[in-house]
Amino acid sequence: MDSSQSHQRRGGLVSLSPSQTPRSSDKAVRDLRSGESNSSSKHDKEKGVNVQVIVRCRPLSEDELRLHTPVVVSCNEGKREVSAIQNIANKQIDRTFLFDKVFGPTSQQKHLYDLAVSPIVYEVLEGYNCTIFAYGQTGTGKTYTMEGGARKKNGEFPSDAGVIPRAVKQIFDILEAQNAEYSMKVTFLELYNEEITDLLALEETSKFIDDKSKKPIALMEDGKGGVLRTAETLLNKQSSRSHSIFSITIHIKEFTPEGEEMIKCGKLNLVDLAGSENISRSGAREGRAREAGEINKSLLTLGRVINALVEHSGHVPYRDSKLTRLLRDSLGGKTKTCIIATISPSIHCLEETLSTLDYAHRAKNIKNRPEINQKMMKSAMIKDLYSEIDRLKQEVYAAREKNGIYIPRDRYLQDEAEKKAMAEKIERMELESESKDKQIMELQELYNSQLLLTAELSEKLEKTEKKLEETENSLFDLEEKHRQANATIKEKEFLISNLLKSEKALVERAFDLRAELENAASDISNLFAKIERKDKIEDGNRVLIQKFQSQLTQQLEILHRTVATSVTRQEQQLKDMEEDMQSFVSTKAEATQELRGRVGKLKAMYGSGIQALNGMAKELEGNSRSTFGNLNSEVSRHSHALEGLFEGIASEADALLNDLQSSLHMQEEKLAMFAKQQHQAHFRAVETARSVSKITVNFFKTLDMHVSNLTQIVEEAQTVNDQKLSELEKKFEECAANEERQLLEKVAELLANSNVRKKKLFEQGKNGCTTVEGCTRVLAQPGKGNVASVNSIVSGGMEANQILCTRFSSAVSAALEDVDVANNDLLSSIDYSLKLDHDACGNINSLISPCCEDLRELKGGHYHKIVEITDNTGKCLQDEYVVDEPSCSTPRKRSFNLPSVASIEELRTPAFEELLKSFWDTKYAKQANGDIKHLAAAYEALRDSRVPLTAIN
Ligand SMILES: Nc1ncnc2c1ncn2[C@@H]1O[C@H](COP(=O)(O)OP(=O)(O)OP(=O)(O)O)[C@@H](O)[C@H]1O
Repeated sequence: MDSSQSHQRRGGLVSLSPSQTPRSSDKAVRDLRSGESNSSSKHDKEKGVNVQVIVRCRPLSEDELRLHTPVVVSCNEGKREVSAIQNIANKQIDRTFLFDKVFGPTSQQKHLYDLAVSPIVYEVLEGYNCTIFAYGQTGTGKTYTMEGGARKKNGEFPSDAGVIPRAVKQIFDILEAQNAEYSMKVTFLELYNEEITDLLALEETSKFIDDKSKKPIALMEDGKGGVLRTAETLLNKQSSRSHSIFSITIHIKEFTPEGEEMIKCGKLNLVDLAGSENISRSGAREGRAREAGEINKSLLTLGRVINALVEHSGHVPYRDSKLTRLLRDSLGGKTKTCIIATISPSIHCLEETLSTLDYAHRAKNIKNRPEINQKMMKSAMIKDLYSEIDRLKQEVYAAREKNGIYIPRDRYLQDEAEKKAMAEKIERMELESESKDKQIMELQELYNSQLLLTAELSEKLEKTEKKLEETENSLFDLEEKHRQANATIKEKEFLISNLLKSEKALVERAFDLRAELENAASDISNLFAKIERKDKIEDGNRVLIQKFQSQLTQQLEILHRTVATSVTRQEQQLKDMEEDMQSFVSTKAEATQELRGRVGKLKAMYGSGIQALNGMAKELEGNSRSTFGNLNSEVSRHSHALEGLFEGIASEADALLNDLQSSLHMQEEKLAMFAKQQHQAHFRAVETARSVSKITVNFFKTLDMHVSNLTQIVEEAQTVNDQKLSELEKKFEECAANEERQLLEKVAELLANSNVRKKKLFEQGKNGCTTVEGCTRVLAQPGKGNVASVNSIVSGGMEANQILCTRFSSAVSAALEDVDVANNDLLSSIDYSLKLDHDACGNINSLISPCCEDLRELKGGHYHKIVEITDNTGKCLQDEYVVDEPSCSTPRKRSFNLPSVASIEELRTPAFEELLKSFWDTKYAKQANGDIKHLAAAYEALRDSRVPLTAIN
């Protein structure tokens, strides 16, 4: 039915060496592909190769551009992706498809050819059968892709030439370049309404086949002397509804290594399918049911075949359409297949575009098992050809000679009908046989796979046996291990039992702990309750503190009042003390006056004693004068020495008396001075006490808190006073003792001197009598008669002297007795004075002690000032207090500093009270339990504004 045009290289079959087997111009690529195909052909055969699917999107046509038709398709050649933008219910949905290759609107024919078709041509030349389908909606560029846009001009190859001319050219180029011996057969069929038309057939022949007029096929020479046969493309009005199949079959002569000629065969089918939209709608209108149906038949069958192949269903309906019958081998057979799906970017074609993309994407899953065509021995081929020629010759001969069989037309028609029925039957049977063959093949494959499986199984069995052996060994080992493990298990069981015991114990412990925990929890809850209570107590404490604060204020006020009262009492007491001191001083002055009187008396007494002595001495003088006058009258001439002697005695007695008098005078002065000193000392003591009282008063006036200072000062004053008094007492005693001693010594000395002098005088008097005797003797010498009278005078004198001496001694002893009495009086008066002093001291003590008591009472309850630091001016810089808390059984001491606080009044400022209040409210105060030290620090911070209160907290 189809005619074919074949070409053999001029010069007939030329022998080629093996090295001259066809080589491509692009050797590397071809070698690679060849290598790939050699190594992978077996693999391809076994596992199958997917149909390669390429998508090509055409650019917008001029009309579409003019109408600004929106583009809804985008191509990413690098990622091999095509995305179609769809708007469903105002929602934009992108659908992206992945393919083996993607060519966008700007892709050129050459680019597509080089990348997608050229490798296939190489494979055809390797001996594969390859098919390229162009599938897509009408007007998307199937024909443009397969055939191209323009004609060849002046032998030049146009840039928009399609796949067919480029493939033919490439094949010729390669074979010519290789100087190969080959033959090429080309067929170009059109399938329209399930009827095949040979587009290359001569008009007469085609007339026989079909009524349609066909244009003659022109034979054109290519540039290298080969014949490129091209047909006028019969792009009729039905082109969109017809399928065209351009087939190139190439036979290439090769040599085996043994030098035997072999024929290698490859076939390339280039199929331009009808518009895919025809599947659904194209021909179904306007009474063109058959056309549409037939077109649909081929396309639908193609779709079903693809589905069957993709889904691996048992029956593939190749025979349901002529297209699928013709291209059967290209779909799921031994052929390498490529589908070029063409699409339009226009929004108007979106539905068809998506359908095409779905279809093409589905076709990607078709698997072929490409096989290189068996190379035929040249002799066998020649034989086949000869037998073909013979058959054809016989047919020609029978036709020429008309020696065939002639039968009536009806019979012929009947035979034809039978023949047709037979043919259909045969076809059915063929189909059945084909399916059977396929089943057999499948069974064979199953058998083969079973064989393989068996081999694998036996191999596995062998391995398993080996493994079994190993397993037995390992089992033995395992048994051993098992035994050991049993022992270990027993040990572990023992351990476990122990563990269980301990666990039990632990559980018990846990229970205990739990109970404890529960207790603890209850404790905690109790604690929480306590904390709550504590909070309440703290609140109460806060209230108490506030109360305490107010009480403190009251206490301070009371203290202030107490101090004020104490001060007045002190003042009163000091006044009393002063009065007492004054009375003491006056008493002392009286005592001193009395002492003075006594001393005066003593003086008078001494004076009278001395006068008595003087009188006695005068009497003695008179006596002596009378005696010695008598004696002088007697011994007038000899009495000058005696007279002088008496004068000397008188002068000495005068001097002695004068000495005694001056000594008494001095003693009197000293006593007066002593009394004065004592008075001054007492006055000073009074002054000191007064100043102390003044200081105390001032102190109490200025600083209530410094009462203790007064105590100290008073104590100091007391000590000083005591010391001074004791010193005074001591001094007084010493002075008195000294004076007394000196006085006594002086008196004793005077008396002794007086006695000595008297004795001396007496002795001298006696000696004078001797002298008188001597004088008498001297006088007697001239007048011996007077000696007796002198002697009598002298003895008279001596007797008188004796009397005088006796009288003098009695006077002296009387004087000494008087002195003793006076001394005793003096001592008693001194004792009295001392007693008065003691009484005065006692009075002072009695006056001071209540004051001290008051002070102690004052200080005992609350504050002890323990340190006071003052500056040069006496200003208080820092005080430290110790606070007794009378409420505590053991008084707790707290110390705090109140820098530069002059008085409690100064401390009790509103700011300080505010601070105090806020301080009590702070957390820190709770922690510090109201430590006044921190209070003071807080006060200091507040005052200096250096540290914020929170920092102290
Ligand atoms: N890639 C392309 N580049 C430039 N123009 C193109 C391209 N593809 C198609 N065209 C143009 O689009 C028009 C329609 O193309 P074509 O006839 O090849 O479509 P078709 O799919 O074969 O249609 P039908 O199914 O009706 O035969 C032509 O004018 C063609 O030149």
